[in-house]
Amino acid sequence: MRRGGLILCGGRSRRMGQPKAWLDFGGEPLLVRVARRLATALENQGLLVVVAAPHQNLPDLTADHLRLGGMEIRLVHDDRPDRGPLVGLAVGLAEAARRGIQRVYATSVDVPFLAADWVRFLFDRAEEEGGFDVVMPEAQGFRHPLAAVYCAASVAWAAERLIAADRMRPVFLLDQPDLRGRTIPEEELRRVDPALATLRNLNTPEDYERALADESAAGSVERAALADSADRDDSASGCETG
Ligand SMILES: Nc1nc2c(ncn2[C@@H]2O[C@H](COP(=O)(O)OP(=O)(O)OP(=O)(O)O)[C@@H](O)[C@H]2O)c(=O)[nH]1
Repeated sequence: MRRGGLILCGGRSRRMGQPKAWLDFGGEPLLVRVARRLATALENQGLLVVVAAPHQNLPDLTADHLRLGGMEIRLVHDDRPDRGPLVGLAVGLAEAARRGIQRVYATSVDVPFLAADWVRFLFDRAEEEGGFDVVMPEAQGFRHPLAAVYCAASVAWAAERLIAADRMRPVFLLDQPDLRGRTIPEEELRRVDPALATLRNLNTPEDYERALADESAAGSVERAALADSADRDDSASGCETG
């Protein structure tokens, strides 16, 4: 089965006050970080579709530049601007289906802690029991359509139908009679992503600052652990030679 990834990065970033795709995170734009993490979950194979607003200026996303191995990256644009993420999903899923991708993990661009295990877990759940069209996490009292796995062809159609009916909430995809949908409960999600870090999205400058601080604290802990284990290695070799 061919798997793909879909990153939505249109939208207005009104609360953030600057385009989220370009936010610097660990020395690279947030879109690049999220693309890299999603590509890791897909083992750098298949297709990554980025759906932008018309004329949106984005960081360089060529696969060579990102060193994403055999992964293909396609940039497409909303054909109905400013109508929200359901349009981005419809356009991106249709593109994936045209390119022979069966299922897609769809994410927003503002999730710096997206976990590869979460993505793989949802694909696995989608492939159970004859296959599901929609696999959507349900956690912290909400359903999360922008952290979910979709069957590209069937859900692209259903999204168009919802748009035509002016039912613009992606969560409605779960209730379509011709789609096989399932939600994944929080306790199962926490087994692969204990803090639900994948769901941590950045909407405001405060969210961004807190995320940067947490990333930097996590980096310090990691560096301290590495230094500690290097010290222990030194002392161990000291014993051996003594
Ligand atoms: N392609 C596309 N993506 C969208 C659209 N609207 C929102 N998104 C993306 O969907 C995700 C969630 O968007 P929101 O945080 O709800 O909206 P936003 O426009 O980013 O921010 P606000 O203006 O503050 O609401 C983000 O990754 C957005 O980039 C859209 O019309 N088209």
